[in-house]
Amino acid sequence: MSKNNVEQYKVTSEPFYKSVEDEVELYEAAYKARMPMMLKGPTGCGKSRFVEYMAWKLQRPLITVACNEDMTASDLVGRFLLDKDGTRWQDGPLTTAARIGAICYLDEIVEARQDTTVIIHPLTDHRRTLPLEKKGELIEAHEDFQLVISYNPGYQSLMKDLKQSTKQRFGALDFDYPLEKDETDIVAQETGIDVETAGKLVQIAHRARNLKGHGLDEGISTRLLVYAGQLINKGVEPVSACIMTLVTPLTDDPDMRETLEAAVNTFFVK
Ligand SMILES: Nc1ncnc2c1ncn2[C@@H]1O[C@H](COP(=O)(O)OP(=O)(O)OP(=O)(O)O)[C@@H](O)[C@H]1O
Repeated sequence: MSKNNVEQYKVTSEPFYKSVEDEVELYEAAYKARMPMMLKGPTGCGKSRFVEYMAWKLQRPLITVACNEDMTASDLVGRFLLDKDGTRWQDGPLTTAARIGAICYLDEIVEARQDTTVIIHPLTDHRRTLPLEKKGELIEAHEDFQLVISYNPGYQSLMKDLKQSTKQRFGALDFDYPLEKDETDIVAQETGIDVETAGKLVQIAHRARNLKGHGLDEGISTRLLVYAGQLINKGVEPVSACIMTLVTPLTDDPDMRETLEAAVNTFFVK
């Protein structure tokens, strides 16, 4: 594997990550044991940013795969391609990660079909191997390889959940939206708006998060607060910025929109 191939997956500059508890130390210990990790928490609460930060801190390349229901095992492992010289094998992202000793982050693994999910099993126990069945090759994972998956417990139904035999191959860390002060600092830092305005955005999010399960499937994520802050920083009038990022993406229900708009109007006036 060429050096360049490894270099292209390195996180070159320190990502901004504000730790909320002792997750950095716990993850470091898990990495030392090469323990597969599951990050649980709602969308947009900082899981991907955390993995990027840890990859940077541990100086490991990072390969991220956004999983979806159409994804097949070949999308992860690799496939034969046809070109003018005949057939040629191309490694998938999981295979590349296992070969080069990267951290492989499978985002929203639960979206993938179960026949796709099971291919990670031999990589996540003492075997640390990956069979490339179509190619007839068995890869032994590089000693620095680690598998990380994310999982949003809110979305799961009986039809879509990880099997216990998959879940019980991972250590897990719970993530949630950061505490008010931390989230305010994150929004201010990420967007360049002042702390007072960032604080108002966070207050709006708190009101919306109370509506989860009472008409809203998910609360307003930290990611959406960052979007709102970015627009405000670009000079967009705050009420319009909030409607565009904190209300419209979340729901189509007119009553719920009105409730959210009322929350926005409590903190910002047009
Ligand atoms: N602790 C944190 N430190 C710094 N930034 C954060 C933190 N938590 C959230 N953010 C901000 O929130 C944004 C969304 O976080 P991220 O992309 O990590 O979400 P996620 O939990 O991985 O979501 P998904 O499950 O949808 O992929 C980040 O781009 C970053 O701006």
